[in-house]
Amino acid sequence: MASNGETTAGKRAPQRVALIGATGSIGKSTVDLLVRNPDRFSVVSLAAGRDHAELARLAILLRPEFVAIRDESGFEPLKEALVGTNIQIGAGREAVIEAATWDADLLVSAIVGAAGVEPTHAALQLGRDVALANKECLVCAGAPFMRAAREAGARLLPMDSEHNAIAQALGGADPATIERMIITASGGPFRTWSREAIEKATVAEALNHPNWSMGPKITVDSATMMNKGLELIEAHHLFGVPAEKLDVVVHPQSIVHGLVAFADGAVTAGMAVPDMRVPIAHCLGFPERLDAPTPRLDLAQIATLTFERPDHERFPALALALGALAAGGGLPTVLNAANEIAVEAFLAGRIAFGDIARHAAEAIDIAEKNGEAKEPASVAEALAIDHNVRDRSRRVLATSRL
Ligand SMILES: NC(=O)C1=CN([C@@H]2O[C@H](COP(=O)(O)OP(=O)(O)OC[C@H]3O[C@@H](n4cnc5c(N)ncnc54)[C@H](OP(=O)(O)O)[C@@H]3O)[C@@H](O)[C@H]2O)C=CC1
Ligand SMILES: CC(=O)[C@@H](O)[C@H](O)COP(=O)(O)O
Ligand SMILES: [Mn+2]
Repeated sequence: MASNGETTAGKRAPQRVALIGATGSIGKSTVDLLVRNPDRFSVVSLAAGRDHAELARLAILLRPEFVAIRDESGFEPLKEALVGTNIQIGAGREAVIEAATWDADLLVSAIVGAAGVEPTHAALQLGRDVALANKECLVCAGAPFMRAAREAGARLLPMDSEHNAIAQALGGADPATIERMIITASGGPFRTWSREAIEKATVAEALNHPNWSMGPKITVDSATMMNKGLELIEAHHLFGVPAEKLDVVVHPQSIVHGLVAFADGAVTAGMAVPDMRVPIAHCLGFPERLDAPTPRLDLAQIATLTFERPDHERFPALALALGALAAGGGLPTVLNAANEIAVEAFLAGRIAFGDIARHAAEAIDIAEKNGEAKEPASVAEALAIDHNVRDRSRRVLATSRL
């Protein structure tokens, strides 16, 4: 193959793509774009958590070389579904890492939660380019994670919509030279609700996001606005911008996703309809542009774009995340782990909506008192803090009953 990716016959070889979190919301949107561009992409590996039936369907559609299922009980049904193919199959934690590090040009990292840290980090260490949807990687292990990418010469392409918009709005400018970086928040389903009503919101109400169709964990994070807090921490690490230069503005239409303000007063913004296939297409095509079948933005039809300041009283999770970002050290790791377990408990009907932020605040207090919140020096140290907090949160919330 020639150095520009073209074969000696002049035709460009398909880009080899590994996709972890294939059965989820980002995974399916990614697959939608990949199957529309069969000459451009070849899917070489897939990984998922538990949904062996959907993983098998995707494997038959995409014909990867390797598929991995985290839940070991999914191995036999997956094997049965793929009889007659030459697709290799693995199950368990190591198999997911194998899928992430499979020989590929690009890894799309779309597992939800800190479960994505190990496989994504393993790929970065090999110098693999990574399109990063999973924001928890950077909240749990930001500094060592970014260091691994730098040291291995791996490129991190931001797939989260706000960060992708900002990467585009930067237009090649050095983030160190900018005045402010602003991410927008839809405000979620409870943007106009009273604090008392938010406190008692049901699972169905929290899952009713006004603009985006996403997996359950991030949808609940949007409702608490923890998602925006996690995204500020994500932006801090991705772009190397200090907390004081980062801001959130509530924008209920989710058309403007991220903005960059420069020293001369100019502001550039990344805009698009709220459809994740826009940032996914940007990452897959980069540095070129893919044709994506997304609805086009028609500003005259939308007519009104509005902006508000976030309300930290009604959305204490945002204030909590801002505090963790400012304090640094291991606090973002603690916050992320406690939030994941609290969201799990809320979705299982064991705690109230208002308990999510309360539990995360308590976890931070305990970690500070116990001296457990020191800066993780490595991804392994970050994961040790994560596991410790997770275990404690599970114990604390196990006995909760509404
Ligand atoms: N959805 C969106 O629009 C956006 C999502 N993101 C981020 O992208 C990530 C994915 O979100 P989303 O697609 O909504 O989430 P989903 O819940 O829809 O999908 C999660 C995926 O992760 C897999 N998974 C879960 N646990 C494991 C594990 N231990 N090992 C391997 N695979 C696992 C699931 O597999 P299975 O279903 O088979 O169990 C599924 O494929 C999150 O970090 C989210 O914050 C960022 C911006 C927008
Ligand atoms: C699509 C995406 O990037 C999500 O993170 C989205 O931003 C969630 O919506 P909120 O703005 O309500 O958190
Ligand atoms: Mn986002």
